[in-house]
Parts: sequence; structure tokens; C-alpha cells
Amino acid sequence: MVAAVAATTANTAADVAPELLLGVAVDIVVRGSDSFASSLFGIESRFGQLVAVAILNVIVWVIESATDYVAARLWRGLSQSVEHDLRVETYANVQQLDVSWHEGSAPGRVLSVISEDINQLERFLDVGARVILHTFWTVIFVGAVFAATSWQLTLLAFLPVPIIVWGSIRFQRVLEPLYKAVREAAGEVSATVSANLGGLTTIKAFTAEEREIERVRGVSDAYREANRDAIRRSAAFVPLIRMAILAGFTSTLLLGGWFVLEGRLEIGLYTVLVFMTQRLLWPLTDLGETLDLYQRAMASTRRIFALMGERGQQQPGPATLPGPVRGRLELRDIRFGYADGPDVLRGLNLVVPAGETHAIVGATGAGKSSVLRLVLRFSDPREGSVELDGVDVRELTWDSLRGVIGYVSQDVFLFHGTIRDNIAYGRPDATDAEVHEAARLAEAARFIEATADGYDTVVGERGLTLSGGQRQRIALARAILRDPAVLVLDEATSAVDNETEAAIQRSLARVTSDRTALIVAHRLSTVRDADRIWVLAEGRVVEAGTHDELVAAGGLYSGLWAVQTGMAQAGDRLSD
Ligand SMILES: Nc1ncnc2c1ncn2[C@@H]1O[C@H](COP(=O)(O)OP(=O)(O)OP(=O)(O)O)[C@@H](O)[C@H]1O
Repeated sequence: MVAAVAATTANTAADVAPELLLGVAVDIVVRGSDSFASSLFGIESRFGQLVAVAILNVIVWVIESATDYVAARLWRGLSQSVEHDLRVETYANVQQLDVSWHEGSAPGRVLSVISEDINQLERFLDVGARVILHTFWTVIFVGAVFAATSWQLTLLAFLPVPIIVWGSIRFQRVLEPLYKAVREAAGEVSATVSANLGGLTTIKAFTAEEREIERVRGVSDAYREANRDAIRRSAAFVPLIRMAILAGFTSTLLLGGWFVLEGRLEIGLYTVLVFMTQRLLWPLTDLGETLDLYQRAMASTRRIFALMGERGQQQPGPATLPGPVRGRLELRDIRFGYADGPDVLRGLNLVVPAGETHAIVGATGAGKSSVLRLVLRFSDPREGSVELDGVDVRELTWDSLRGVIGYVSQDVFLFHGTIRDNIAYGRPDATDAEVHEAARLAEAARFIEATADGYDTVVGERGLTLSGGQRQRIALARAILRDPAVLVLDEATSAVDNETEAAIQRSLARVTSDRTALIVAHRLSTVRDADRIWVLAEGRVVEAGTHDELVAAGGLYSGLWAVQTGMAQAGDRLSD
């Protein structure tokens, strides 16, 4: 920053100097041996003096070009560094925000801040800051030349400056809310487009293309309107400044000329002053554009800082679990709901002793996934507590809580990369043998080896698309590779074929044998062998016990079981 400011200062000085040399040249031609140059260089001949001025001029131009190059590089480098730092810092902050924060905000809007708003700031730092500094030094340097010449002329030449400054401040006030609206509209466009791209198959399946184009047209139109409003105001600024400049220029021209005629001012100096007035006032017209850039950048900066200032509600605790984690889970008197919504869990109690495999079943929307969410501390309960090995999860650091849990969510996310990278996501240093073993345990090895490049097959965004069941099994392998004390599994669907069903059962039996497991199940058959099954209804545990106990009890579970086995039989008959 200091170097960049210094380079721009030197550049401005070199920029103003040619006008002074022009005056000196005119002075030589008019006054000859009495000239200013003659006393400066001690050269008698006029031509000799002119050559000296020409050489000086070349030197000044070289300096001007060199400092321009240096300044451009430094400012650009600075703005790129600021942009880079802001982007990384903002992303880091966004990433640490709560899951519920992300659920409540459109990813496209966050994306527009991290990309567009940060770019906007970079544009201002790259161009605007340099122009402002350049203008500032020009006013100072030119002011010094004027002040050394005549106070009357200084007064006239600088007459427009306060008007311009006053006008600039007024314009800033007018433009501020307009650019705020522009940035918000831009965020809306990003949010809409990215949401639509995410739901493209749905749009096509329901032939809603036209409607969606209209929607994008709508938000884009609002963006254009917001910009049009801002442009209408900001465009009036430059002509206004020009009028003020015209007044200053005309006054210097007339009064300066009159001073020369009166013999109170050298003709060389008069030439300098007329050019200098131009030099002084024209950059001020750029101020309009720079101000525009500045206001846009400020609107963006506010959005960037607002995002950077967001703090998650959930902060990790300081505690780590002593000794090897055994994996006992206990949810006590839980009352929980989302945002301002009603309670989803109402007085839930549930214990999973270390090493056991428990299942949660219940109707859709009963709150099964919400229980897992609390275990991973993606949310905190409104009342009650969740404990891991007897320690409240709110007391634990993220690493000692999430670090010991292997989680397979309902909708599995695969990163763009190879299957191997995806399985090793939780343990990037795992060996190939470990990755293969995890895949085998998850019953994923067979289909992985059947793909074209095996473990090197690229999946995720822009990669091979896997079926829901295959994704789940990769996610299971990913969780197993971490060798977690606790396995938390959210079963995706109830509809898989018999072969997959058997494979899943086999792998579950294997991977849950030596660790605590909590499984949300839609297919009751997959959790038949669980040590205990918790049946949820309306946010409470209504039944609990082993499969046989629950079937014998003839309650909700036995009803669900009858339905599912009945459906299975009907399915079998159909396939016969
Ligand atoms: N992120 C969320 N924000 C707001 N409400 C939510 C959220 N997730 C779930 N809910 C609500 O909480 C309730 C319980 O949802 P949950 O996903 O826990 O049920 P579930 O038993 O796992 O259902 P399913 O069997 O369909 O997966 C539902 O009424 C749902 O509308």
C-alpha cells in the first residue's frame, strides 16, 4: 500500500511536469536570454535552452511511464490480494456457520457475495483508489504552482473545487441506497438461477421451462431496473461537474490574459496556468465515475462484512472425552423444533448403551432424522440434553464429538473426485488397502470394481452418476473408514431390491458388531436384529424393545411390521 501510494505520487508529479516545461519553452521563445531556462541551465543560445528543456521532457516522460507501470502493478497486486484474502475469510466464516443458518439462506445469495461483491470491491481498489489519489495529488501540485504565481488566479481556478466536493458528497448520499438495492437485486438473480440449476430435472419433468425463464426474466428485470435508477442519477453528475469546470477555466483564461496584457504576468506562466487549469479540473470529472465505483464497492463491502460478521449460534465446547470413546448415547427429556416452528420432538428420552445397535422407526415426519441431527449437534434442543459417554455434547469440541461419529445422511453428497477420494474423505491418508476393505465392508466393492476405472472412476459433479443405493454404500464405506466409535445412519429409502436389501443387512451386521450404532430405518427388516428398536410418534417414544417383543406387544410397531411384510408378500406375488 505504501509503495503503491508512493508510485502514484511520483507518477502524478511527473504527469504535471510537462505543462511546466511547456511554459518554460514558451518563455524561452518569447524572452530569449532573459528566460527562466537561461538562468536555470546557464545556457545562452535559445536553441540550446530548448534542447535542454526537450531532454528534461524526455526524462520526465520516462519517469512518468515507469511510475505508471509500477503503480499499476502495485495497485493491481494489492487489490488482488485483498480480494483473495476476503474471499477465503468470507468462505471460512460461512463454512463455520450452523447447519440451520445455511438451511435458512439461499446458497446463490451467499455465492453472489463471495464472487460478485468481492469482485466489485476489487474493481474499486484496482482503478478507483488510484484515480482518487492521482486527483488528490494533482490538486496539491497544481495548487502549489498557482499559489506561487498569483492569489487571484489561485482563487479563480480553485473556485469549482468546493462545488465539486459538495456535489460529490450529495451524490454519494443519493446513490448509496440505490446501489444497495442494485446489490440485493443481483443477489436475487444468483439465488434464483442457482436454485433453478439445482432443480433442473424437476423443471424439465414438469415442462416448466417457460415459467422458469419468466421467473429469471423477472428477477433480472428487477436488477436492470435497480441499475437503471442508479445510472440515471449517477450520469447527471459528470455534466454538472463540467459546468463548474467551465466556470473555473473561463475565469482563468480571461483574468490571466488580462494580467498578461497589463504586464503583470509572464506569457510563459500564463500558458502554464491555462493548461494547469485543465490539468486540475479534468481529472475531477473522473471523480464522478470513481465515486460511482466507490458507491458500488461500498454497497458490496457492506454485504461482505455482514456475511463475515455472521456468527453461528452453536459454538463448540472446550471439553474432550477422556480415554477411548465408548460411544454411549443418551437423549434426555428432549424438546426440539426448527427455527420458530412448533416442537418436533416433545419430551423424548432414548439411551443407546455403548456397543449396542439401536434403531429408530416411525411414520414419515415423526422426527427420526431430527434425533440424529441432535446427536451430531447440527442443532441444539430447546430443552433437555444429548450426552455422549455421559458428557453433554454442548461441552465437547467439534473434533471430540463429530470426530468420533461416522455419519451417513439420507441424501448422500459425493464430492467431485474419484470414488477413492470420496471414500477416504474423512481420512485422506488412508492406504488403498484400507479403502478397499471399507468398500468391501460396506458391500460397495463389487459395483465399484465393475465401473470403468474402478476406484479411480470420477463421481460427483461432472462425474459418473451413481444410483441412490450405490451412493449410500459409498457413504457407508466413507463412515467405516473413519473407524468411528459411533455410527449414525439415516436410511435413505424403503424401496430397494431384495439383493441390495440383503447386502445392506450383511454390511450392517459386520460394521455394527464392534461399535455403537443408531440407525433410522424405513425398512423394518433391516433392523430386525437390532438390540433395541425405538418407535417414534408425534415427537415421543411410544414403544421400545426388541423386534420380537414389539411384534408380540401388538402395538404401533406390529402394525407397521404387518403392513411391510404384507407389502413384501404382495410384491413377491407380483414378481412371480
Ligand atoms: N431443516 C428443517 N427445517 C424445518 N423443519 C424441518 C427440518 N427438517 C425437518 N423438519 C420438520 O421436522 C419434522 C420431523 O422431520 P424429520 O426429518 O425428523 O422426520 P423423519 O421422521 O426423519 O421423516 P422421514 O421418515 O420422512 O425421513 C417434520 O415435520 C419436518 O417438516
